[in-house]
Amino acid sequence: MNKVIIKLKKENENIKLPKYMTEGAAGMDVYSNNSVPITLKPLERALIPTGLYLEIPYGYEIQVRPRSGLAIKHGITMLNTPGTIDSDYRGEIKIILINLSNDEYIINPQERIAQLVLQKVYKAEFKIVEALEESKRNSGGFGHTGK
Ligand SMILES: O=c1ccn([C@H]2C[C@H](O)[C@@H](COP(=O)(O)OP(=O)(O)OP(=O)(O)O)O2)c(=O)[nH]1
Repeated sequence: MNKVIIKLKKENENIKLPKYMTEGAAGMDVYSNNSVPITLKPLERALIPTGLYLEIPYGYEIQVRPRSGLAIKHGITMLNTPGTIDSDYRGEIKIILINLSNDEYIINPQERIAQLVLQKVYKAEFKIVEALEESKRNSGGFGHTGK
């Protein structure tokens, strides 16, 4: 197996590194790094800093996904899930959280707010054609087979 090295810079001492990240599997929890608590009112969203910076090798991306516990217990999820961290991005990873509950939620510093998943990126080219090959489904979709 090829060794993949992800360079990591942290401004958040609380970041806990897993031994390794496996492609497609839950890899690493992300912690909030806000200096003061951030209150999210119902339907409010906020960009939460993490103090985490990555240099992902070309040919890979990292997806940011919400945590199910925050979602079921507090209605807190990511607005843009899955977020994409491009391999050429060198800025701080930030998490867009939204409160979909009817109650206020306070995001404290050093809370686990999301998770990172490593993915391979495939390069595909487009080929312009006049017609697409027929299939059993053809244009059927959006529930055309019933409930
Ligand atoms: O949840 C996210 C999503 C993105 N990013 C960072 C990494 C990513 O590489 C960069 C750009 O993300 P995206 O391509 O989703 O943003 P965009 O809205 O298309 O903006 P841009 O024009 O900067 O590409 O922002 C995050 O920190 N968190």
